[in-house]
Amino acid sequence: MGVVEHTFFLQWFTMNHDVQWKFYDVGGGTNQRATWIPYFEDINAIIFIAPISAFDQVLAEDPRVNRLEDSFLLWQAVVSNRLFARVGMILLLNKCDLLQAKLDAGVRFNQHVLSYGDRPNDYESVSRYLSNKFRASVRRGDEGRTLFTHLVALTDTRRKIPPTIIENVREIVFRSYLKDHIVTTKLV
Ligand SMILES: Nc1nc2c(ncn2[C@@H]2O[C@H](COP(=O)(O)OP(=O)(O)OP(=O)(O)O)[C@@H](O)[C@H]2O)c(=O)[nH]1
Repeated sequence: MGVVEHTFFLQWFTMNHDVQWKFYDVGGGTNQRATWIPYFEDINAIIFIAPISAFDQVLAEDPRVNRLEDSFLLWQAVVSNRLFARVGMILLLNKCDLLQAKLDAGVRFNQHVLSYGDRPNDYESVSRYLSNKFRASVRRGDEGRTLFTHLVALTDTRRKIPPTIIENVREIVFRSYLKDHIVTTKLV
């Protein structure tokens, strides 16, 4: 609920001093989304967290809407928004532990996601399918954009949260810095 701001001081590549990083954690609920706009100005990266175990659940605020479908449509809206044309994306496909548990317990993914068809109902196949589906939205819109994707279980302390997420943000900021500051000289 609401927006929470986090400030960190992290090293910037080989510099000897730390730089300030600001993260804004915006609430994902449908009634929260209108509050995001002021936080979208001048951002470098978006970390988008999609709960992929929610394929058989509906939104608390609207029981007619499937939760995974809602996340997917929101992701499509974010990646196709021209405001974010130069913003790097880190996509965290979260709650993999719960996805695996549901599939292992025999919940059929294709009964909720019809486009999945006759593919196997196991974690590897379902997570690969979802990863490709989410990534394909970006490819159609903007081939030059930086996109990192991770399958994660953010609250499961037995699984490691990829330390690469911070590295991904650093790389996105660095690439956008290079784009802004490198002048290409054309020889005539
Ligand atoms: N098992 C499991 N539970 C998770 C995972 N990630 C989040 N949760 C749980 O899911 C619930 C919702 O987590 P939040 O972090 O509040 O979700 P949120 O996306 O920030 O919620 P909004 O701010 O409303 O979008 C909490 O009970 C978390 O502990 C995960 O990877 N695995």
